[in-house]
Amino acid sequence: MIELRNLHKVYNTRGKAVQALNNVNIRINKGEIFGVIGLSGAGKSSLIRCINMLETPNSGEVIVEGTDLTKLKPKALRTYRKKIGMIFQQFNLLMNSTVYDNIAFPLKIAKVSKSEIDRRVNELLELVELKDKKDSYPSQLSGGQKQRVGIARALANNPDIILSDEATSALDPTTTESILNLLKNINKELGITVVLITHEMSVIKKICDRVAVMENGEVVEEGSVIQVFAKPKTQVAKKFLKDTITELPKGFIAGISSNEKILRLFFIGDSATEPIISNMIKQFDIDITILAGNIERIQDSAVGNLLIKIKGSKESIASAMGYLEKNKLGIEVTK
Ligand SMILES: Nc1ncnc2c1ncn2[C@@H]1O[C@H](COP(=O)(O)OP(=O)(O)OP(=O)(O)O)[C@@H](O)[C@H]1O
Repeated sequence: MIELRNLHKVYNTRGKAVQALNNVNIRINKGEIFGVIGLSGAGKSSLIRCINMLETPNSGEVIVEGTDLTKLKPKALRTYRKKIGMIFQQFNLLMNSTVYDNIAFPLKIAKVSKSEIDRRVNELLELVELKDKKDSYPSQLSGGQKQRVGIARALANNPDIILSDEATSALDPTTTESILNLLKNINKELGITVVLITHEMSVIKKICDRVAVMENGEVVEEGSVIQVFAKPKTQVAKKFLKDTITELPKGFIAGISSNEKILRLFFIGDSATEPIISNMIKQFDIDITILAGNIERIQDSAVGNLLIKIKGSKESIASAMGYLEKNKLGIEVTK
């Protein structure tokens, strides 16, 4: 488990202080894929780089499997870092070394024997499906292949954790998909915890179990991916979900009369597919107009939101809303 407690990070450049992390608290469970999303400058890189202490926080604790990394001496930290592999947006490969030597590099640093290096590199080449490229140089590879080398290198020392710093941001959608599938496989098959940062909700949606949304150095929202997708609380989360959240045209609300209400309903799981709305109309003396809506499948759940206009007496509307809540639908009254 990774636990970040009261993490603060301030950069001082030319007399100007920038607060990149402001009291960040996050728990990441062993074996999960945890995503951090935020706009540019939100503090994602600073956060992920504090997990392996590439950045030293000004205060707070970085606890990995019970050890506070901020308290370790440099030598102990170097040893500990072997448990944490990292992959990068720009791959960070050694351009003058072959694929084989790039993957072997961390093993050489760790003074692993030549025969063991050979065994491990070949095993990793197989895992990332690059056996036929072992003598190629990075310049001879596609972006996706380079990232596969990056992943193999990150796995070389058998880490417990992989940190992924925008690993798919430089890749096209199809290659992104294959790299995300590879990360998911590594997580499942090898039980490796994956922490990834991204500015793309599609990445979070595809492979993450839980997500933290960052803004101005703070975690403003955190939860299971399905929860956050189904009912985002903050404006910034809603912004990332703009393709899934349907908005009303400007000025629409002004035309609503006193016996009408606009509701946004949030669905998770089976409730998305059950005939709750039609049952509600049958049971209560109300009229419903569906204004907009969206339902999609995230991992194995149906998740959606629906904007409706509900018309009736105050009492009927209240009873209908009670019925919706009883059926586990999230409700937000749109003002
Ligand atoms: N080495 C540094 N020196 C000074 N300021 C920095 C440094 N690194 C980051 N910052 C500042 O800290 C804030 C958070 O940056 P960070 O890179 O962590 O955000 P981010 O969410 O990863 O952004 P992006 O998506 O653009 O990479 C920004 O205001 C940034 O300018």
